[in-house]
Amino acid sequence: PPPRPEMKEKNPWHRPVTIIITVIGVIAIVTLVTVLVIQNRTIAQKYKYGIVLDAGSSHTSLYIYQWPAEKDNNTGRVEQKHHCQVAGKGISSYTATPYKAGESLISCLKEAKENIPQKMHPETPLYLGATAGMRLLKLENSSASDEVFKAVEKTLRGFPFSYQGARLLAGQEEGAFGWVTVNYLDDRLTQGLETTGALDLGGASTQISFVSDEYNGSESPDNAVSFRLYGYDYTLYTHSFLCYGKDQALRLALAHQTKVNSGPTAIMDPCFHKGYNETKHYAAVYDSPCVSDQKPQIVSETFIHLGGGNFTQCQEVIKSVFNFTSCRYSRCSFNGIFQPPLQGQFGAFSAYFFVMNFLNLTDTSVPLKTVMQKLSDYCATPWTQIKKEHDIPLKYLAEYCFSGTYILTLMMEGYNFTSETYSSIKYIQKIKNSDAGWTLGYMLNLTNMIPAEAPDSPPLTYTSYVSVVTVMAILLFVIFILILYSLWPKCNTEPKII
Ligand SMILES: Nc1ccn([C@@H]2O[C@H](COP(=O)(O)OP(=O)(O)OP(=O)(O)O)[C@@H](O)[C@H]2O)c(=O)n1
Repeated sequence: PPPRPEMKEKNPWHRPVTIIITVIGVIAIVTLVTVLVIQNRTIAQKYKYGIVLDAGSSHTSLYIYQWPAEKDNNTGRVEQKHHCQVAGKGISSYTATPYKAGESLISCLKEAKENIPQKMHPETPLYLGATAGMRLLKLENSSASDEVFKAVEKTLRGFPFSYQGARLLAGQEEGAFGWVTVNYLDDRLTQGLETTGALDLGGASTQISFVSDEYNGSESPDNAVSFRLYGYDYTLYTHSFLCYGKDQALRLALAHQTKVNSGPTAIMDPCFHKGYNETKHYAAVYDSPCVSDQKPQIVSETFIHLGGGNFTQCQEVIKSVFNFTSCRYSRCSFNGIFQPPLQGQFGAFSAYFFVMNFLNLTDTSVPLKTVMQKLSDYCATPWTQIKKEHDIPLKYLAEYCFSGTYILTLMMEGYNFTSETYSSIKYIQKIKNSDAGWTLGYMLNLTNMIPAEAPDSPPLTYTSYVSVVTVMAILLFVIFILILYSLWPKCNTEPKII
């Protein structure tokens, strides 16, 4: 039989025009999505930087923060990029040679230069904030404190950053900015969530800051700091106790034990381990405005500091450095300072963390009674055994029994935490890789990076935005092809046998 003609009409999808349209469509979608992704990525990768130096009583730390360039003055997360610990003591210890206070900062500032792209140096703000060590120095010798500030200023101005000043922070600022840092890093401020209180223990001062429904600032207004952040109003209670950082508190405790009997030649200190035996100078203990007025008529120049290793007696010594009797407000913490009822969760950082972490006591879900028992056992451990078990400088090692006992006494007797509310405290060092402390809150405030009102944010996240545009582009393309198919003259006719 003669060869049969073709049975079917050629598949319309194989027509060159359809193929070209499909290819163009696919290219268009791929181009659209690529442009969307690349356009946004390149911008997001640029960062801005800020540097804050925390000139504390015991040491100075330099922090570099970074944030996406497009998102400052917005909710963009500022994070810690680098931390440098300045070698040596705090700047307040350089009174005899103030220029050395400036020189001590050089190596960390050089590190900062290496960690921030060179072209960003001139627009990187540089701040230095000094805390309780310099507060004490100012009280003791105001011109010496001016000299130290001049010296550090000279060094800071010698670097290519945008120097914004070196100043003494007030205790309220230190407390309030620590609270801002913790709540900013925990993302509580943008959403107006219940905030976390901040407990900061330094070497020379200690801060407590929290929001209480029962505090509006009318009673003891000096303790109130008001903020409007991301559209939410806060009245924060904050107080900084000068001389109640752990190093000055140790002086208070030693003064309490040595001020009697015109300066004894030896004291048995229950806050140090049995077998501890060090000769110390009276001058070194009383060389601080926190205790100088208690100085006894000293007969001997030195005294022998012996350890008794008794937690309960140590608690008694520490309690004696607080004044619980006078209070002219409705309620007080100690030393006649007003404190509203404690409320919510608390983050305890700086020395709270260092000490409790060393003692393996950071877990606050453990009952307080157990924590105290463990600390009591630690204090009762002989000094020879403690020295064998730990490889850290003896000066620091000797003080952990005192410091742990001080922390628990300050919290329970001073701030009125109870065995029930103890578990609302979390010992923290970092939140999402940034150290807890006042520095981040200070920079956020000075760079106006926390807006008073909630910023207008795009309704979709970046990922949802790319996904929606991609899906829509594909959908439109399919609809277009379907319309094309239905309009094509022969496409919608059944293939016929010719
Ligand atoms: N790894 C560390 C670091 C510090 N410390 C001690 O913790 C205390 C406080 O440290 P910090 O928070 O850095 O306080 P400063 O900023 O120095 O003091 P202040 O804020 O009171 O000026 C000091 O006694 C310090 O010796 C510690 O025990 N272990």
